[in-house]
Amino acid sequence: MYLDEILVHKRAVWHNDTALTAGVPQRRPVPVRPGALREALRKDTVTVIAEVKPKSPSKGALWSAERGLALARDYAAFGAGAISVLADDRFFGGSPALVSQIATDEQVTVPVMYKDFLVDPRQAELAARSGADAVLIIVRALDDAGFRELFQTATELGLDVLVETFTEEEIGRALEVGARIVGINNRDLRTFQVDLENSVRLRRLLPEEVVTVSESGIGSADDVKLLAEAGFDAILVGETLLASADLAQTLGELAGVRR
Ligand SMILES: O=P(O)(O)OC[C@@H](O)[C@@H](O)c1c[nH]c2ccccc12
Repeated sequence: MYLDEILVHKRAVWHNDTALTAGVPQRRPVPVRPGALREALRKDTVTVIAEVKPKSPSKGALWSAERGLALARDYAAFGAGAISVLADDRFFGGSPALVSQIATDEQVTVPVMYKDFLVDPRQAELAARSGADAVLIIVRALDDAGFRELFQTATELGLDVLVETFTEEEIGRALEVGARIVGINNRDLRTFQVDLENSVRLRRLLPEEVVTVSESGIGSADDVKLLAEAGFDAILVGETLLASADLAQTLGELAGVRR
């Protein structure tokens, strides 16, 4: 139960006020851009949200955090429509400071998403201070009241919210709070099993006005074509890019698929 373990840790950190906030300015240094992520995902090709993920519980080390900014610059230069940066340090090797560094960089002009396991509204405030344009909220990590509160806080701060779901029931909860960007994860965060069919199957539960993102386990242009046919606006890709020997080529292939 990896997710449960992560959540126990997150709740303890925020309960004890020991969150890692070094390197994040007290005040947001760049203007908010509400709607920036949503807009970046509605194009005539499937938009790639490229992820800076220094490590993962399933794969171990993937990329050094010190070179995270250089990677983000390459992502932006090679056709990513947005960038997701891990703010979690313990399990994924990122940090709020890493998000801040990337979100405030002048060469990174695409929207940046603060990716963490949100269990406390102060995390949304930290995301806003970091300069990010958007945050991820994982439905499965929260009860209804907590989800609603976090979604509202983030929205009031001017952040776009990518609401991550995994099941039909979670899609219902996402629509109930008024999510306008919904992700469907192909990876079960409890077992780390990946199945793209999860996205294909659940996509039709989402109405046309919702922007849709298929997340995790996407490895080839054929995968992207399958997801384009299922109706996805965007994909969230980490490992395939992090392992690529030719990032320009790999990103070019994934980002060139018409919807
Ligand atoms: O590296 P992948 O398989 O391309 O997946 C990226 C992204 O979807 C995955 O890292 C992710 C999806 N939801 C998350 C929640 C927390 C941490 C990580 C994730």
